[in-house]
Amino acid sequence: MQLPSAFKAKYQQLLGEEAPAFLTALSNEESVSGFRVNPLKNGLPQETISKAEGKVPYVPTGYYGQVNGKSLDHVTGWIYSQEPSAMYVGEVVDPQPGEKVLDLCAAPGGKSTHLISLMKDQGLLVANEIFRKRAQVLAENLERWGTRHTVVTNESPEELEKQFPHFFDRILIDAPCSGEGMFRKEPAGIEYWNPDYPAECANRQRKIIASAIKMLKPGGILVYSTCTFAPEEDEQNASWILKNYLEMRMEEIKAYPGMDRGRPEWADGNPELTKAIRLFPHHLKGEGHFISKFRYGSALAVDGSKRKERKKKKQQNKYGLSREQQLLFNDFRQKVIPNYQPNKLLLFGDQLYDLPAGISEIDNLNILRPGLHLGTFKKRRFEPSLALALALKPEDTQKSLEVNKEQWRQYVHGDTFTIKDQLPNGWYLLICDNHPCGFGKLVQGTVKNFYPKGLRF
Ligand SMILES: C[S@@+](CC[C@H](N)C(=O)[O-])C[C@H]1O[C@@H](n2cnc3c(N)ncnc32)[C@H](O)[C@@H]1O
Repeated sequence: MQLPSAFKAKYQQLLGEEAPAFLTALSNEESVSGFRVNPLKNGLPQETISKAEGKVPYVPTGYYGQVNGKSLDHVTGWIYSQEPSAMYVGEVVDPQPGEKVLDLCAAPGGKSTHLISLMKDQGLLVANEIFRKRAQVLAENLERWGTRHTVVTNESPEELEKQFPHFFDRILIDAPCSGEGMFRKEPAGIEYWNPDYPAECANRQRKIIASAIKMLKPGGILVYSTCTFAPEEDEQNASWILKNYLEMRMEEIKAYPGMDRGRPEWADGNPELTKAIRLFPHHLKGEGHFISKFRYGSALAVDGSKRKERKKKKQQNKYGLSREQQLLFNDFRQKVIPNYQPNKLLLFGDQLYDLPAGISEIDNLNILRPGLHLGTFKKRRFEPSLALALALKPEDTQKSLEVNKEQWRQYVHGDTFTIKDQLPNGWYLLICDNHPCGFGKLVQGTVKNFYPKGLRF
C-alpha cells in the first residue's frame, strides 16, 4: 500500500526514529481482525471461538480472528466483528447497568453493542447516527444483538442537544475522523487524505464535542475517541476541551502492555494529556486509535423534568393501541411469552415497540427504533418480530421448536419446512443449537416462514 508522501513526512517528523517501524506496520503488515462475544445471549458461540486466534488481553469478551458473516453465531447476534483496538473504547467508557448512556456517532454499532452488553441491557442506551442509511444498519446490528433497552435515533448532535439537556451519565463520541488508523483495513480512506484534512475533521469534531458536553449530567463521563493518529484531532482536541470547558477534568485511562500514553508535546504541552491513550500498530496487535476520558465536574443543578412530564401524558395517547390490538398482543403474550413484562407499549403505524424506561422525550426526535420491536399488527392478527426472537432466551417460552442446521438454513433462505412431531398449531420460537433464531408459525406440521425478506440468504 502506498502512503501519501506528505503523510510519511509528517509522521517522520513527529515520531523521529520510531517512524520507519510505524510506517512499515501501516503500509506492509496485514490488518488485525477480531470479534466480541455477546454476554446477553444464553451461551458461548463455541463454533466461532474454536477458530479464534487467542483472547484480546484488555477486553474480557474479545478474541482475535475472523468471523463468518453467514454463520449461525453471527446471524443470531452471538458475536460482533470488531478489530481489537476499537474494542478498548467500550471498556474505557465502562457504562454501568441502569445508567443513561449516549453513543453519539454510533453506526455501524461496534461500540453500541459493546456498551449495552456492559450495561447488562439495563438502563438506557441512545445510539445515534446522523446519516439515515448508516442508522438503519446500526438498528439492524442492535436488533441482532437482542437488546430491550436501546433506542436508535437519526439526529445531528445539535438537535439531540436540544432534547437531552444534562441528561446522560456517560457519552461516547467515537468521532468521524481522518481515519489514518484504518488505512490498512480500509485503504480507500487514503484517497480522502490530504495535509489539511485532519484540521478540517478537528473543526467538525469540536462542534460535536460542544453539543455532547451540554448533554452530560454533572459528574458525567465523556469519552472522546478517534481512529486516527493526527494530533490535530487527538491531543489538540483534548487540550481544546480542557481550555474551553474548565469543568471538564481528564481521567487517567489504564494502559495495557503495548499501549502508549497521549503525547502532550503534540498539543500545548499540558501534562494532563498523558492520561489519554494511543494505540499504534507497531506497538500493539490492532489498528490505530486514540482514546481520552473526561469527567464533567460541575455541580450544576439542572432539572427540565416538569416540562417533559406534560408532554409524556400526551404521548401516551398518541402511540396507544386500540382495544383490538391490545387483545391481539395479550393473546400472543399469554400463549408464547407469558413472563415477558413490557415496560411501555408504543405503536408506530402498525409496528409495536417496547419503549425502555428512562426516556419519555420521543416526539421531537427522528427515531428509527424506539426500543425493542415486538411485532406487526396485520388484519386481525399479530406477527412477532425477528428482533423479539433474538432478544429472548430459550427459557423465556414453553412454545419453542428445536430446528437442526439444515432446517435453519431453509429458514434463513425463506423456505417452509415440515416437522415430524405432533404439535398444536401456532407461533413457536425456533431454536437451533441453543440459539433462538426467529419465529415460525406451525400450521398442520408445516413451519411457515417469517424471516424478513431483506435478510434472507
Ligand atoms: C468512527 S464512525 C463510528 C463507528 C461506531 N462508533 C462503531 O464503533 O461502529 C463515526 C460516525 O460518525 C458519523 N458522523 C459523520 N459526521 C457526523 C457529524 N457531523 N456529527 C455526528 N456524527 C457524524 C459517521 O456517519 C460515522 O457513522
